[in-house]
Amino acid sequence: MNKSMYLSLDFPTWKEAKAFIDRYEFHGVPVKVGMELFYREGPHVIEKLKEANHAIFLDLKLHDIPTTVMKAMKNIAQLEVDMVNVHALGGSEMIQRAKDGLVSGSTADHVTKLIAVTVLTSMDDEALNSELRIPGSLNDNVLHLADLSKQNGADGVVCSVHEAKAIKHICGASFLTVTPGIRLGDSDVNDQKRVATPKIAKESGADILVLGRTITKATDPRKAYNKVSEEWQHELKS
Ligand SMILES: O=C(O)c1cc(=O)[nH]c(=O)n1[C@@H]1O[C@H](COP(=O)(O)O)[C@@H](O)[C@H]1O
Repeated sequence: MNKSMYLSLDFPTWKEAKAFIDRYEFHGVPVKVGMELFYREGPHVIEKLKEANHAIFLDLKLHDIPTTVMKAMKNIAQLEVDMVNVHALGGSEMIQRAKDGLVSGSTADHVTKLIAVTVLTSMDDEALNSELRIPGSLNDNVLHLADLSKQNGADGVVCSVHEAKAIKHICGASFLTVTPGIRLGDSDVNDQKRVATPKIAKESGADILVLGRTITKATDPRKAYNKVSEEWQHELKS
């Protein structure tokens, strides 16, 4: 999978997501569909996006007992999206079973990639240690969860840009690093803690940028998207 940018369609309805795509000419760009849109529209939204030739990352962050996740993934496989995610904190057996579900529910020519969320980019060391009482540095926890995910069949992880290089070092170049929390220098951090610019993302070796409010809440979303793309492409050439 090449380096790419997924536009996060964090909208309450398909009507609003479609209006945004049309208005700012995001036809055919890779998109992420998360809980907000999927829980409202269901698989129908995936069909619509596929008809319009969008590559799709289905961000449902499954986290349940292994059998439940396996059965859910078997159904999700039939949507034939590019990537779907689970929380790595569900553990080794859950990750393995998620992969089993995707493989067994797939057709011969399309297997959806399994991505595991390490530690949410909205969390920092303080939240991990003091609030959740998970010991160790956030960085070590992310690296451990990436390794665990790799060992149990995941194709990549969601992490922040700041952990991407070390993950590649431990898990190998082909193990995907999917990085949300992307911000242009002047954009609002919102509820994110571990953010970075597209330029730093590229330098870190991250494979996939997830672009949310930096684009959707920009005064001119198309201009913001082009700016991210330029920084990302520019760095790609170097
Ligand atoms: O799995 C994700 O996509 C995800 C994981 C994570 O750790 N942090 C994170 O922000 N995300 C998603 O990435 C998007 C980030 O959006 P912005 O903060 O608006 O750029 C949201 O749709 C989040 O649900």
